[in-house]
Amino acid sequence: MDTLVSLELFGGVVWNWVQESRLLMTTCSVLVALVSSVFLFSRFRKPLQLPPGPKGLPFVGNLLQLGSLPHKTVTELHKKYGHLVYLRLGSVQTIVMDSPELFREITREQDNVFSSRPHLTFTELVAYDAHDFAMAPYGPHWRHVRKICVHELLTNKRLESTAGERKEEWRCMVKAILEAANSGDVVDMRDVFAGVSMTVMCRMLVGRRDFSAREDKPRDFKHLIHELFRLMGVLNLRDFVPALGWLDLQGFERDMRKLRREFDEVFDAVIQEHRDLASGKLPGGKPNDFISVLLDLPGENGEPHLDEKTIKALLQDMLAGATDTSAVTNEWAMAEIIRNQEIQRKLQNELDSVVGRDRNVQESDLPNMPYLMCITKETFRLHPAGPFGIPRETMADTKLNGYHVPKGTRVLMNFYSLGRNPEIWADPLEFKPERWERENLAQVQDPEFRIFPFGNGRRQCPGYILGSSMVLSTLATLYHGFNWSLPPDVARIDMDEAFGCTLPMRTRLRAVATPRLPPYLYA
Ligand code: HEM
Repeated sequence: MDTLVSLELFGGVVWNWVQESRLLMTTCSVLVALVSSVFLFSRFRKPLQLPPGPKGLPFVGNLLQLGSLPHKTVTELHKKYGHLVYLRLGSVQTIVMDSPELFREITREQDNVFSSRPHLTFTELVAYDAHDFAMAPYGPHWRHVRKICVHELLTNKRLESTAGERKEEWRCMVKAILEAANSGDVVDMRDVFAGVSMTVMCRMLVGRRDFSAREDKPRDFKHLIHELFRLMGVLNLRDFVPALGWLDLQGFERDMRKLRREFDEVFDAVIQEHRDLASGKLPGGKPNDFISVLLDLPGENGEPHLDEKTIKALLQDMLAGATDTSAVTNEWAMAEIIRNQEIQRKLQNELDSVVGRDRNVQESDLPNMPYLMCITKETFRLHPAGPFGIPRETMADTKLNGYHVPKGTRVLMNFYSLGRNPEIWADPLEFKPERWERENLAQVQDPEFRIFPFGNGRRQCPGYILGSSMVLSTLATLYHGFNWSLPPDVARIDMDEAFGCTLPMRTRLRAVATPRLPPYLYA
């Protein structure tokens, strides 16, 4: 009996084992079949095709091929690979484009995919860790603070109410130039343009001409802005080869930290001062400027609406957005006009017929000056303020021109190459304001996307009305008030660019001014 039971038990065990083995075998076979089909599928499936571009080196990709003037290198690449070029910059997949159709596609049809910004070391260390909105990724924070700036600083109503302040600044500029002219001095135009754009913005933001006027040691704020643009435009190794980032071989991170400390000192002082003015601790009453508006926004449960980091980040955005961009544009415009005295003559004829010679230029004259608008559009075409704008990043996988563009791809719009594209422009390298004469001159933006000075779509420049007015008014004031020529020691203007986030002239423009209005208009 015992033997029978044992045999039965043994038989059961063997049976179970056979059953389990079968299950195991079946599972194994299914797994093997699955793995091999995935393998075969990936082996023979057509890979998703990325846009064309040059082959890169291991590890660094195409980074070293960009050279010291990347806008020129990439413009050459467009000639070889077409309007959409793929680059691998270290570990960063990047696409660059230079055609109106592609600009339209990414800022109109696919704006929802192409509207974020990459996270750069600059964003973290200088731009207050994306508490601003120019460098912030697409999302609720960006939407919220952009709305505040547009509604509180950049509305038509606010711009109209501050027109008088801007007019005063243009008068100050004219006075300083007249002094130089009277003493036979050559005028450094870069200083003039940087100075006037800075004082105009300071008055709108902090209610006076200089950020640090009340500090014991007033600092050179123009230098901070200049440094900001330099560091925004550098190719920082950590952004492309993160494994080497900690070494800070180029010293950029050290400079970024220093710059942030300097901005902090200035901004902290000016915010504290505004608090003291509002509370009566300092005499003078509460100013009616952008900082006061930001400090006054009502928050919840007695908390401030915006924290200090965000307020500082927004001040930095507004300053950076407005100053270098308009100053660089004005310097190029003037260089082109000085090279061609016929353009100067036509512009001054227009000024004389619209403004006359018995009063000064006003912002309200600008819509009546089509030739001035032609000059400005032509400057944006040939000398865009920034060669690649502000980089964008894709928020999802997508297709462009039939090519695969993965999520997280860096997107550069090559404004420089767009403006020199011979498929669009006759004599692309010649500065000819007349080419715009038959176009719609009501605004600087081009509805056909052939120039793209302020971007487009959700991330379009929010300061384009103010920015256009700063460029047009400065040029109108300078050419209404003076004739301009080259200094005797300058035979020709160096028209080469220095690469950066903006694209300034490599050599500062210097010029000689000769007054052309009755003396009382310079008072
Ligand atoms: C001639 C003057 C100016 C030029 C050429 C210019 C150009 C640009 C360009 C090309 C962009 C990138 C747009 C894009 O990604 O599609 C931009 C963005 C921006 N600009 Fe301007 N700009 C000028 C004046 C101003 C002014 C006056 C302000 C503010 C007072 C300003 C503030 C900004 C800000 C905050 C952004 C980032 C917008 C965002 O990411 O949502 N800009 N600008």
